Amino acid sequence: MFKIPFLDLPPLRAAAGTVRLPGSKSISNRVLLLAGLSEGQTLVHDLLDSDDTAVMLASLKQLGCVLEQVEGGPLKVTGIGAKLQTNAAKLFLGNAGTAMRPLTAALALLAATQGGEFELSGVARMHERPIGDLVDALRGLGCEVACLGNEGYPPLRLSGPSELKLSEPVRVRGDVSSQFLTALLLALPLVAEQDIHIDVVGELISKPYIHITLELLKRFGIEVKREGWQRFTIPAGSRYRSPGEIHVEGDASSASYFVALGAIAATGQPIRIEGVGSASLQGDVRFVEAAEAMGAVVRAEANAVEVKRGAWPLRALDLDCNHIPDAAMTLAVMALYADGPSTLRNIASWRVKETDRIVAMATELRKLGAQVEEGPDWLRVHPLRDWQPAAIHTYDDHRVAMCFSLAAFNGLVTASPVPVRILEPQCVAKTFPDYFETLFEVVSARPEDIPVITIDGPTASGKGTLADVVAHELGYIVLDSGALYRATGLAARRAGVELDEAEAVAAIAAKLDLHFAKGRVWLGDEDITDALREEASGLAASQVAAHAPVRAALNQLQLDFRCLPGLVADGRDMGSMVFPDAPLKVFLTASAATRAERRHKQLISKGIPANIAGLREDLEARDARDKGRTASPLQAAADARRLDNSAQTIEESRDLVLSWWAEARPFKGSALSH
Ligand SMILES: O=C(O)C1=C[C@@H](OP(=O)(O)O)[C@@H](O)[C@H](O)C1
Ligand SMILES: C=C(OP(=O)(O)O)C(=O)O
Repeated sequence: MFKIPFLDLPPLRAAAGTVRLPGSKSISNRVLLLAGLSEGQTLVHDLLDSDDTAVMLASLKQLGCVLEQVEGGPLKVTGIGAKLQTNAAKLFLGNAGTAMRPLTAALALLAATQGGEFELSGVARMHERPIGDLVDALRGLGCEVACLGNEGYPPLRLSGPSELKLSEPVRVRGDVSSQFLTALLLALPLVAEQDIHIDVVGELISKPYIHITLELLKRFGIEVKREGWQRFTIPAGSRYRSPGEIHVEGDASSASYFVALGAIAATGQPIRIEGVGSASLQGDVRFVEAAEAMGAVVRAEANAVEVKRGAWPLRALDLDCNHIPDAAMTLAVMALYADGPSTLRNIASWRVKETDRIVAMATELRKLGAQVEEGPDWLRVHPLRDWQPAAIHTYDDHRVAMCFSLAAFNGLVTASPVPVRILEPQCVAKTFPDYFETLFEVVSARPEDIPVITIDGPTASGKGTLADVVAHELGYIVLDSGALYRATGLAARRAGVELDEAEAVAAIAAKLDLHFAKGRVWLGDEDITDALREEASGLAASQVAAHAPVRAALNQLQLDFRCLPGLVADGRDMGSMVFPDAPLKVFLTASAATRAERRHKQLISKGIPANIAGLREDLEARDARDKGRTASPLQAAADARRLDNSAQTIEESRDLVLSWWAEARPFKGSALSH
């Protein structure tokens, strides 16, 4: 996950490849609650691991469910068998509607019948999301529900015992959120001594989510009778019966970003999305129909879909989106690539989700330059040709972050492509923590559009540390080019090749089987990270780096590190030779005395004896050799910014480089400006 203040997406050009979706949020949280209320064990396969499921899991644990993660396998949930194990708990439910609403209903009924006091709260936004219709229904049933802040909103206190009135139908409004009806359907089997009727008041929205609820209840042994979308009956004697084992489908709402990606940018091979398909329980699979209407070519299998670009530009769309409220946000960004204005209708529920999504989408689309009109329950987006670089505020809404990543394909419709900045990208953790990593696996950009920051300088100037911290802040990849030379020296010595035999060493460099993973460096199967840090490796690197054929052999390897979302390359000639087009080049220096001191500290801390005067002599000799060599001598690129960090902390150097980077980017104003 990118836990950084902002993530810049360079202009993207194409998409192809396979995506394996994370588990469905809606199914995961329903299954967890049903398994938690059942007697005995349920093995849950492919559960979503995200913020929304984490709060459900933590709550179930507090309520006495036993949760055991089978290593690399399913989660084993031992339920409470509809019997309270504790009669008091304070549960924190973040911003998960699928946890807050169903747990409210379940605990209100359990408190009423078995006694207890439960407090349910969430993040600030959760306390602005309505729950009044569910509270009214529960109070109508005889439950004691107190709104601890504003009436009709969490936090809530549920207490009991109290007498339930189950002979009359339970009435619940369905026009603000379907989750209130879902909550009652999931919880009322707890008290179904007699048939319980639920009557929906007003037009029910988001109906496909009720289908998910009914299907999952069925798998837990409860057959609800449905008359249209108006009346639901839970038969007398209903009891939760664990199916023993259950598989969670991939998330169909999460699939929408990749379906869109296929429609926009898969011009060769399709995007293959695994985990949902035509056999899915989730209503959001019908997003593919909207994408097809816009021109996508879709091939659906039971549990996968493949999507390619068809019509281009996309065809404008006018659609009632009530059945796909979450995935419909994706259409709003696709509309930028259409041949006319697109209108999304019947989306009033957007106003009470993670943020007011109608306002959020309109505001952020306008930042890109788009013309947008909005009404109480609709949004119209016009196609965009004159794109502006924009920092997209994400309002702690995972879907805003995910759908705006699609704006990075603007280079397909304009000759002046712009990067897109996604502020606070970690908000995707609500349902898809690795969204951006997954995206980067299936999209590509032109190398020259992928930003590179080069940090060159003499030995022990702190290049590596500075490169690491700068890359960390930006979510970029690091190229430690020195490691390539060190590894070449090491590999040459192991192969018995003399380090002054330029051509023989170059042949080794060309075949170097080197890879970097999780901060370690591997040569073939061997972890050589520590060996590379030895003084001898540094000296060998300096020797082999003097050979022009070695440098040529390593050049392509270095260029290959220019990967999404960007690169920080440290070395001696990163700015001057390898990445001459880097938009920011830093030449880092420190006095010989400071560098000798740092190297001395480093060695001593590793328990390696060292002498400052000797180290300084070595350093100066190495500087002379690096500067004096004919192949890429150590020198600052003409357009490099010089940074002497002798008297600076690493944080000061990092902040200075980041401020230079901000100047080099097209996003004006502060990083967090909205
Ligand atoms: O029941 C569910 O799993 C959901 C129902 C929908 O909410 P509304 O019924 O409030 O539209 C949807 O937006 C939400 O992400 C998940
Ligand atoms: C509306 C959403 O979430 P919640 O389950 O919190 O309602 C969503 O995921 O888009």
